[in-house]
Order: sequence, then structure tokens, then C-alpha cells
Amino acid sequence: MSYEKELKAAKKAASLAAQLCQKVQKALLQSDVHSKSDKSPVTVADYGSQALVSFVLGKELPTASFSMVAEEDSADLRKDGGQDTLERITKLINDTLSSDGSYDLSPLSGEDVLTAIDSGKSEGGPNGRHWVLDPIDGTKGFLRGDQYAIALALLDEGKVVLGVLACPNLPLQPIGNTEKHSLQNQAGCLFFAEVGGGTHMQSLDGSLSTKVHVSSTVNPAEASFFESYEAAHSLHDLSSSIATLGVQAPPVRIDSQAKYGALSRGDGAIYLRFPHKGYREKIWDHAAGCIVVTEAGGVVTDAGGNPLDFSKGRFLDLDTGIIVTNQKLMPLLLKAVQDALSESSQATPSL
Ligand SMILES: Nc1ncnc2c1ncn2[C@@H]1O[C@H](COP(=O)(O)OS(=O)(=O)O)[C@@H](OP(=O)(O)O)[C@H]1O
Ligand SMILES: [Mg+2]
Ligand SMILES: [Mg+2]
Ligand SMILES: [Mg+2]
Repeated sequence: MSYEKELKAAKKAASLAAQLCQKVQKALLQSDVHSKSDKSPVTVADYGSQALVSFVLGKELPTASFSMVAEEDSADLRKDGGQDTLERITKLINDTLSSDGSYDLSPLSGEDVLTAIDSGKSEGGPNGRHWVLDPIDGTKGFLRGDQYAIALALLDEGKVVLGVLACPNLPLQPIGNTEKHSLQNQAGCLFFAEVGGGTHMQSLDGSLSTKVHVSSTVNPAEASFFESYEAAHSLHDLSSSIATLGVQAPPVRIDSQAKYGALSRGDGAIYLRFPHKGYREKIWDHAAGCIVVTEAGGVVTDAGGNPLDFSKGRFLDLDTGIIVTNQKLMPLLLKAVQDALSESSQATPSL
């Protein structure tokens, strides 16, 4: 089955959401940042991006059975004191839609925006089609002025069939550990993949797309690797234990699913993610990234070597950790990770 129409709509939705986010990142006001009940940050751009993606998908693909599993909801905006923030989000969305000019419509109201945000409340699951959205993945990176991604995927009967990653601060050229790139004046990258169709990358300002492939290295000594920027999101000590494989380069720490995008074009060869005990991974943190890497020839598994299962609802049901690399390196890497895990569980029973 081809998902051409859906892919076109997803690219448009993610690109417009990226425009909104870029505008906010350039002029970020402290009043635009809020704390959620789990203490994680959320900004007007997270809400604006989610509402905009929902709105654009609804316009491009009208259907009675629209379902979306997305990170944000409108509860905090509906509380006393949320009105100013909602007005700011509504203005951002209306400004983005009117400068794009694709849709002939009257401005959205605050209530329209709340409804669009809450269209992301689906539970997903193994049946039917569900969009999966992280409106800003890497909000902490976004606030630091670093990497973040708008990550949109489509699940069909429990499988990820397309994915789009808009990475406004990721240069089109390869990123390495040595050069520090200026993030100013970058057009940013748009990665997109459809099941069976490979992975492509284009500039967010709409250049021609090129097909990308993961690194083909079979030599761990040449393999550079990515991990989370935030130490709280992944056990950095555990990733460093793969030095036993002969990996020599220090890790490249960048925020968000931009790591999957960079890996899909061979900037690095390995991505390891080992959250602290008790953390449950959400599907929107991996769905788009996973298909972008697998369609580029990579493999994504949990620490048990099983593929990720996106059909279980809003959470991924995983055996500790996520491992991403090319097909040839995977057996070696999996063994090194499993050895490191069993050593560290003997040393620290709480891991
Ligand atoms: N404790 C803990 N452990 C693991 N993961 C966590 C944790 N807390 C949050 N999150 C999720 O991490 C998402 C960002 O992941 P990253 O890989 O981008 O992290 S990092 O910014 O590189 O450190 C981030 O996504 P966003 O909320 O969309 O930014 C969270 O869903
Ligand atoms: Mg996220
Ligand atoms: Mg997010
Ligand atoms: Mg978040």
C-alpha cells in the first residue's frame, strides 16, 4: 500500500510546525515556558506545534476517523491563568497559517486551538490508523537554543508506516564531535520515510530531497556514537562501557530524535539510550525516528534484541533501553550492551 497522500500531508504539517517553533525559539520569552505536573517544561511552541499539526492533517486528509496520539493536552491552558498563554498560542498559529497562505479561512479561536490540541488524546493500539506526534521533542534542547525535532509518524494496524522528522537546527552537512556548528541561519533538515520506500532528507526550506543511508562501518573503532544530552535521560556510564568494543570516539550528545535523523545519514553509527529504572518510554519519542533509521538500512531494538512494538498504546513496553545501529554492527553491540548490563546489575543491584 502507498501512503503518498499521507506523507505529503505529514511533511506539510511538520514543516509549518517547524516555522512556528523557529519563530518562538528566536524570541523566547520566560513567560512562554511553563512546568507540567511531572515538572518537565512545556512552551507555547509545544502547544502551538501540536495544534498546527492536528489542524493541517485535518485540512489535508479530511476523515471522520481521525486519531492522534500526542504528547500535550490542554488541561493547564483551561485552568485559571491559562488565558494569556492560550491567546499567545492562538496568535502564533494564526500568524503561521496566514503567512503560509495555503488555506482560505477565518482566524482560529482559542476554543478551536484547545480542540486541536486535545485531538491528540487517542490511546493508539493495534487496530486502525493513528498519527503519533511529539510536537517538540527535546524541549530542554529547544530552551537551550540547541537541537529539537517535530516528530510525526503514522501507525497502521500497529506498525509505523511513515515518519517525518523536522529538525530546524540540524545542519544539512554531517555533524561531528569536533566542530561546533553555529545554529543561527540554518535552514534545518526534514527527514521522511515511508515503509518500503527508503529515507530521504531535504532542507526545511524545500530543496530537492536526497536518499540517505546509515553508516556501513563494520569496525567499532571507527564508529562514533550518539546519546542523550541530558544525563537524566540516559545512563552515560553504561554507554561508555561499549568502549570495550573498541569504540574510541567520545559520544556526541545531542537532544531529541535529531539523533535518529543524524544516524540515518551516517553521521554516527550507534545510538544508545538507557533511561533510569522505572522510566517508561512513550511511543511519540521513537516512532518517527525508528522508521527514519530502519528505512535508511539501520536496526532499532530494545536491550533484549527485540524490535520496538508501537501497538501497545501510548507507552512502549520494553526490555531496558534502546539500541540503534547498522545491521552488521548490531550483533556485536547487543552482546556488549548485554554484558555491560549484567556487570552493572551485579555491581549495583538497583540498575
Ligand atoms: N527521566 C527520563 N528518562 C528518559 N527520557 C526522559 C526522561 N524524562 C523525559 N524524557 C524524555 O526524553 C525526551 C527527550 O529525549 P532526548 O533523547 O532528546 O533527551 S536529551 O534531550 O537528549 O537528553 C523527552 O521528550 P520531550 O518531552 O518531547 O522533550 C521526554 O519524553
Ligand atoms: Mg519527546
Ligand atoms: Mg515533546
Ligand atoms: Mg515533554
